[in-house]
Amino acid sequence: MSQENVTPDLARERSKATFDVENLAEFMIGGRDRLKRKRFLQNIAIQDPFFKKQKSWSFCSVEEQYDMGLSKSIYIQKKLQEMGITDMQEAFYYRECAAAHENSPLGLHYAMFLPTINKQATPEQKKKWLPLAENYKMIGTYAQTELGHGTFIRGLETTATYDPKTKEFILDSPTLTSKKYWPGCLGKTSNHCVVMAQLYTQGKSHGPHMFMVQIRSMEDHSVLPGIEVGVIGNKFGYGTNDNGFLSFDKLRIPRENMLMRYSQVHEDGTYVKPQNAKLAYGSMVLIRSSIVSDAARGLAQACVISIRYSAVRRQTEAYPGGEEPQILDYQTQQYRLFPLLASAYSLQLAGKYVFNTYLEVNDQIEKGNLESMPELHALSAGLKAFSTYEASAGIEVCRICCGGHGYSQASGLPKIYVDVVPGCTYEGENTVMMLQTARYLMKCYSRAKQGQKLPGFVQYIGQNLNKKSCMSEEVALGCLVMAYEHRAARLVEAAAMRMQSLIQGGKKQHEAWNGSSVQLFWAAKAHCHLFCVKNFVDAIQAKSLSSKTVTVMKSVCQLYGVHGILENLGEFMQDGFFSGEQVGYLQRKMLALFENIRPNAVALVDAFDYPDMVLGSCLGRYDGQVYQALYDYAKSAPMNQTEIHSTYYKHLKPLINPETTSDAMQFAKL
Ligand SMILES: CCC/C=C/C(=O)SCCNC(=O)CCNC(=O)[C@H](O)C(C)(C)COP(=O)([O-])OP(=O)([O-])OC[C@H]1O[C@@H](n2cnc3c(N)ncnc32)[C@H](O)[C@@H]1OP(=O)([O-])[O-]
Ligand SMILES: Cc1cc2nc3c(=O)[nH]c(=O)nc-3n(C[C@H](O)[C@H](O)[C@H](O)COP(=O)(O)OP(=O)(O)OC[C@H]3O[C@@H](n4cnc5c(N)ncnc54)[C@H](O)[C@@H]3O)c2cc1C
Repeated sequence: MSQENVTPDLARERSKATFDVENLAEFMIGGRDRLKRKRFLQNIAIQDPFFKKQKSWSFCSVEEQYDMGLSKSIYIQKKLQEMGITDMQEAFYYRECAAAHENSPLGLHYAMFLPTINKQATPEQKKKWLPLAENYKMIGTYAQTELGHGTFIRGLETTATYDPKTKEFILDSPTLTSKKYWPGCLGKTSNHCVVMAQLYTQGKSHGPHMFMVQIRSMEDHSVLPGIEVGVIGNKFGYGTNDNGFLSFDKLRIPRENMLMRYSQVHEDGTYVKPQNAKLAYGSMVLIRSSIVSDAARGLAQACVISIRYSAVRRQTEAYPGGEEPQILDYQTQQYRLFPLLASAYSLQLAGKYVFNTYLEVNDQIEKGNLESMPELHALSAGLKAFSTYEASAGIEVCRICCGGHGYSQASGLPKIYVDVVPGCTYEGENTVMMLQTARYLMKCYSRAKQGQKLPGFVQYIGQNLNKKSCMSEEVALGCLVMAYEHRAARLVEAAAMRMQSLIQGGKKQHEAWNGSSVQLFWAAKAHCHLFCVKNFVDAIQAKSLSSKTVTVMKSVCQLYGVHGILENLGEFMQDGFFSGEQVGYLQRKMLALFENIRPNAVALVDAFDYPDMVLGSCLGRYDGQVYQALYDYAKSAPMNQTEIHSTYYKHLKPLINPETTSDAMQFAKL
């Protein structure tokens, strides 16, 4: 990044760093070559006049955002083709820079439609659809959620009834609540979609299955007969994406359009069930596994913005007549921002782990070995929920830490927030996902009680709970991990005990589940938190990190662990695991860690290696020239392009001069 024009405050911050930023940046991305390649690809976007001439996203109406989103996405796609980039990670680096936090109207096509064909279609189906989809003749999405049901997939109402006479499925939306509602890129962009519908054949229902459905003409994009489709209207964010509704009026599609890799309907209507019904949920598991990194990136970017800004912003003389300190020197600012910085590192590392696990398990599934599916489901569902919640709440804190300017779109923070926060809902509502993880933990608990060996990341379950913490003034990483293990093990047991006592008291299984669900949620959250702490501790043992970097990252990791305990103290203290004295160690350690991290705070956010174009923020600029940038942003606002705004003639003039009238005044007289 260019050192030109960097403000003295930021230049001094960088010169104080005690570790090599490049060493940490290489580690976080996975090596020097990858970092170089990322920078190369992102520089292409940064230099490209096409992106430079785009109007600021924040000054666009929703329709303009969609228009801009589509034109950018198509341009990006063509550029990727021109550059011969097929690797998903490389394409991501380029896209991340070219259209940062602008949810692409083609996003569902490459994130869900293509992967679903790849994973759920037969070789013949792939041969037919993939060339068309890869070349954007077929543009598709994933249409599962309905007006009435999102979470409960088995409750979906869209039907696909097989007619052996014509060898067709009849797709139908029998009720208002059966209309598909929310799928991205559906309202105006897609001409196809994978539709999740209840399969009926030979008079029997077989649950939700996937069907390839053409909804628009590939010649002129007109909506095909038997289909009603449109956008769902404005949302909290996602202006670039045409999330849509869709319904079918007894639409007939060929039998071959059922995605038949795992389950089949023969010509005569005979149903062949899959090896495991949950294989049909594979696309959701893929996306959940990648959302953890998405959320972590959003939080990391918010930390870059708020920490750089806090190093530039000065406020309130420390003593009468004294210099105004950088707001980053206020302990309360550090208390809000440094734990989030630590959390951003932890979640990025967790994101890497879960995605690699997805790839490994997926490899096994491809070979027909489904043994690890439950673990992957529990890990990806829980971490998706934990990470999106932590990141969304954290981004909002970062925004508030920027004072008034944080509220401006110029800060870039609102755009990041509205892009990350729907991750709490899509691909499985967070509480529901936590409860899926809890379901797995309950099974593990009963297996542990029967003396069975558990897989690696749940081996702590069922451990002896009559222990005391080994925590001393020094706050060793090992003692932190032990504390998180104890808390998770205790909460898993408490949830299991509660379930058991409700059942023994005469409640039915589902009543006992609901009556224990708050405790089950706590247990799952504690489990995910433990995972993040332990994974962080393990990750910083990497050989590629220099000793100076390890020293700094050890402090960051300690802060992550210590802060998490202090924020959830009741759960760690309820059974007397920690003494009051030990809590004192932790409190003092947290404050000491703030001082420890302070000289490296800017270097630590630099190591995330986000160019200004990704941040899209006047406050988070690498050069720290925030005031000029804010002023330029204000000057560029469309409302500043005329001296007198048209509303003066419509409304103000008649108010100031009552001889003239306006619509509003007329209305008031009535
Ligand atoms: C880019 C953004 C675009 C957004 C796109 C979208 O949002 S698209 C829309 C996204 N929409 C959503 O994400 C909707 C969220 N909803 C769901 O995913 C499901 O309805 C559910 C998981 C909540 C329940 O499912 P259910 O009622 O069918 O199941 P059940 O509770 O009866 O449990 C039966 C057993 O199955 C197990 N099992 C479940 N899933 C998996 C799996 N993937 N793998 C392996 N296993 C799995 C479960 O643990 C249990 O095991 P046990 O204990 O018996 O051994
Ligand atoms: C931006 C965005 C993009 C989306 N894109 C797509 C897409 O491309 N394709 C698609 O098919 N869908 C998409 N969706 C829909 C999304 O997947 C669903 O909204 C999501 O799965 C949640 O389902 P729901 O809306 O039915 O929530 P609900 O299930 O109605 O949740 C409402 C509340 O009820 C609670 N609740 C529900 N069930 C339980 C339970 N069993 N136990 C305890 N509490 C429960 C939840 O915790 C929540 O608090 C998108 C949604 C958004 C916001």
